[in-house]
Amino acid sequence: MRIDVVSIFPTIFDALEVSLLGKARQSGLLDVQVHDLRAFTHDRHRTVDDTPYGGGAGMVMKPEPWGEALDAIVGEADPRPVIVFPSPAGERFTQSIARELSTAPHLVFGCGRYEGIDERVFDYASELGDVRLLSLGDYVLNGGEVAVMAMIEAIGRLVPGVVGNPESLVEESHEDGLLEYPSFTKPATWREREVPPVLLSGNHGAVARWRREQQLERTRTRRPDLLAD
Ligand SMILES: COC(=O)c1ccnc(N)c1
Repeated sequence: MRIDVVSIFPTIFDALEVSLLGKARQSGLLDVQVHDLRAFTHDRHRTVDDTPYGGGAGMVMKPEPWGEALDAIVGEADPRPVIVFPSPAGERFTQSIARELSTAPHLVFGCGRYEGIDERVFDYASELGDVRLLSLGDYVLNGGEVAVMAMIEAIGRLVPGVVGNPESLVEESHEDGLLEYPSFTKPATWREREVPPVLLSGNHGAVARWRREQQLERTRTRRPDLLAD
């Protein structure tokens, strides 16, 4: 999978070199290229923003640098990429969207800053790829970079070969629409707190039933919305 990221703070993505995704990049499973939006400006101050038409506080990201950046990244020969713009005004990013995007051959992420990106950029981008505005939740960040880091990790770890044991991806929160069950490891008693006896019983059927009950109970109490669908 090829991943391109456009940002005015490209060094933030140096963090992707650490852990699993770093190994996946070295092994060629993930080809991640980060681009500085200012490389697509042509004035002395490398300007990427300007005041909003219609007035209002803050600054809006200019369309020209974005147009040139997207043109440079999405070559003619490209398979049509998915172009993701993280936004609090986007559809909710979920595990099922992460799984869907983990099968895309080419993802492009555009990190907005300031009060956002000129709306015409999203329209132009839809000529080059399938545009998705995606939100991590109902809150606002200063920029899209942290959201893109989270999305790349959530998507990248689902790419076959990135996570050593694919079995470990199956019983995770949200994979089956429920929250995951609680986990325990040695010692059996810790600070007078014991591991649930069923987990020490060796009765695999009873363990599976207990875990399912725990998933349902946790989801009922913490995320009843997941059961409403
Ligand atoms: C600038 O981007 C954001 O503020 C943002 C992006 C994705 N999800 C959010 N909840 C916020």
